[in-house]
Amino acid sequence: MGASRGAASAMDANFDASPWPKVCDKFKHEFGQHAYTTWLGQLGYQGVDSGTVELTAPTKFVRDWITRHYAPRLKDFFLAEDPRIKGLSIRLAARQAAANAKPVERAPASPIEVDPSTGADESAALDPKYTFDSFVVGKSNELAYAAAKRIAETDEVTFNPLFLHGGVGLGKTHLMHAIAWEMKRQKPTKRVAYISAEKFMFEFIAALRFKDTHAFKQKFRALDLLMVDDVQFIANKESTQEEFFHTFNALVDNRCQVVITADRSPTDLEGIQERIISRLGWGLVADIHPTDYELRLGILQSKAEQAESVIVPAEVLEFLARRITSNVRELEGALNRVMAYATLVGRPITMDMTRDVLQDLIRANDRKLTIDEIQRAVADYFNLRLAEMLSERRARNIARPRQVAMYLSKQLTSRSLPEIGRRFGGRDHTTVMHAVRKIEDLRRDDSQLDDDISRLTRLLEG
Ligand SMILES: Nc1ncnc2c1ncn2[C@@H]1O[C@H](COP(=O)(O)OP(=O)(O)OP(=O)(O)O)[C@@H](O)[C@H]1O
Repeated sequence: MGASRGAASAMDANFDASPWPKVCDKFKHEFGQHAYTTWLGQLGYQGVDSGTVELTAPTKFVRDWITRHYAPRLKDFFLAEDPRIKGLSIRLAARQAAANAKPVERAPASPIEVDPSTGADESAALDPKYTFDSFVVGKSNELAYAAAKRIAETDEVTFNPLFLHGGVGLGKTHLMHAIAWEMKRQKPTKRVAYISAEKFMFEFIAALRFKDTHAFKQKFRALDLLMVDDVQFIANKESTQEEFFHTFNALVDNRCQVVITADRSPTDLEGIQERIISRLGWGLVADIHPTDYELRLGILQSKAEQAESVIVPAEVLEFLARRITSNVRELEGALNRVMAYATLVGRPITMDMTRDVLQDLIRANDRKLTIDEIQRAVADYFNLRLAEMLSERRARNIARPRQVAMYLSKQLTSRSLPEIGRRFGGRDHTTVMHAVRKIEDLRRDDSQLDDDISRLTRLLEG
């Protein structure tokens, strides 16, 4: 067999009639066109040297995947073409090997390429309000926050990708923008891109239409940090997923950081190819949990402090933190609505005004709490049996908790007075009204009772 390594032309003459097209056909036949395009189609056939088939892969990931999943079958296919084949060698294509050898030297980038698709003034895509400073940290988001900060502050790639997931409006986009702002401040030469998965798809479709996929690929693959928001959007979008996958691999192989967000964990993503899901879970997966009362209050306090023109009383902030539990976006929206209203009518913010302005929101957030839950919580709190509390007995130690439970049912649910009366052993609505007024009055003078009610409210609303 031919001796010298190196150029394909110097390789074994017996292999001049390349087995490659036939091997590719066999691969397609056995694994399908899709697997071919994703994997084998990425390889370059260089020839055969001393019985070893020489192939090149565009990225380390493609190389490792093929080695792990397809190498034995590939060897069989080659052997069927020529029994003298001894083995396969897949190395990185020259450009990629050089990239892996040392960090890529790039011309200093414009400060930030926040959204590669917008071209010019990309900073416009970033919300200046979304910084690390304005992000309030609590138990539910501390891991996500710490991971995001680390990416912005260090040059090492310790986990790749960072996958942030959590329900709507819990701060995923905020953290991504914060990373971008911090990078812009600390490392202005880095190329950073933030893009929604939706925009990634539209860009890709446009590139296909205008036959400009090369430029598209270049744009995304020359980055130091790529952040893709709401990746669940590309579910069932096969060719976008294909392109996303290759972009992702090229960046990770180049030791460039990737940050992804989604509304659920990688394993819960539906309509996303298995190989992408598996890849997304390789780095750090950080879950942003729903907020608790303290975090909600902290966020409201911080937002209220930023508002210069209006003063928001502490009791209003506490009320909102207790009552608007769905997500931070809604919480912020509620505060903004009250502040805007107060500014418009030129009156200071009060509890009554807040309740009035936010009626619909409060009702929507109320849905979860039932009168039954309130009754049980109150009975427990005052060490009573539920049956006792709902009974006809008028002893103070029973009647007062009953009134408290009625009061809380009125405050924390959207049930009407007659409805509440019915649920309290068929009492009349005037009894409920009396209870509500009584407790309102007592709260003003009896600090112990006021405390009990605050504690109960927090218990009930989490
Ligand atoms: N911990 C926090 N501190 C301060 N503001 C927060 C926090 N969490 C969320 N917010 C605010 O809540 C709003 C919604 O957050 P964001 O848009 O980042 O949510 P998201 O998780 O990306 O939601 P979606 O899944 O809908 O895109 C933003 O205005 C953001 O500033």
